[in-house]
Amino acid sequence: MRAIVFHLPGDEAFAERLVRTLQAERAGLELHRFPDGESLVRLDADVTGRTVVLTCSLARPDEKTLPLLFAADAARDLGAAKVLLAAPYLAYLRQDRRFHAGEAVTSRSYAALLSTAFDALATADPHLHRYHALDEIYRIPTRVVHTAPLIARWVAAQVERPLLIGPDSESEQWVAEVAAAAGAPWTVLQKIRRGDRDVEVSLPDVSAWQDRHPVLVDDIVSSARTMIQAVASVRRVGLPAPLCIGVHALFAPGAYEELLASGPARVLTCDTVPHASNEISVVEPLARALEELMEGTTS
Ligand SMILES: O=P(O)(O)OC[C@H]1O[C@@H](O)[C@H](O)[C@@H]1O
Repeated sequence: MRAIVFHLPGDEAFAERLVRTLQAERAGLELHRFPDGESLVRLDADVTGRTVVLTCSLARPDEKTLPLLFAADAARDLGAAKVLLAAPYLAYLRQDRRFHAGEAVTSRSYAALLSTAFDALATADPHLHRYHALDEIYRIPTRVVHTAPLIARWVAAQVERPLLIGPDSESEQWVAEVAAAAGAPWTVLQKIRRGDRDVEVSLPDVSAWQDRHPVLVDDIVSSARTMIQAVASVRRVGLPAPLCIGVHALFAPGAYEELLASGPARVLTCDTVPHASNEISVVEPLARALEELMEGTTS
């Protein structure tokens, strides 16, 4: 029997493409907010004995997570055989340790919450910094889509003589992989973060690459401070205006406009978070990841 896909508000376009790729059935999930702020969730299809896929990009997770958990619980309660989560962007991975006394390690708490509600999870490039794999915190089967080959294909087709640049040492894992797949050189900037929106970066010697087109690659663009500083630092050493590629277009209010105003040649992202800059799609590999999970989790 075909899987049945529900999505949260805002994820219509992604859900539509996912349904087509999976050849699944699409059904409506009604979400109503009561005047007191509570949510009513209603699944608009018979899920008895079916594999249910809930798709939700988890940017702005605090407003989405409770309705998502309610929907998963309702599906189970209504007799779904399995309930899978397709979260092209997975939230709460950056707080991967207690940076200051008394802080919650929200990556762990969030993983525990989702692990109780879903049978399996598929996502794209989770922000794994101090963790090496999702199964260090998730207790359900997970599949991860790597966007590096998709980005590399785009860069190889669209940019002549690219030089891949990561804005900080954390980004090395993506940049090195994209560069290897695109057959291009790469380097990373040194970054010092003093606060949420206070970031300083500096570029190592790039004199050997003055004839190349710089392409900045990072996983998350949130306040865009990191990207903006990286654009400035690339321009300072006399390289042409860089192309900025982010995987997850989180973009805090005003951040996209500020990044565009900082003088990049272009800004583009993957479609893991719906945004005007989406250009590279993860739908195909995410659908394949879900199929693997369905084979592994359905009886
Ligand atoms: O500078 P903003 O856009 O706020 O944050 C994004 C950066 O913060 C890091 O965790 C990400 O990997 C990225 O480098």
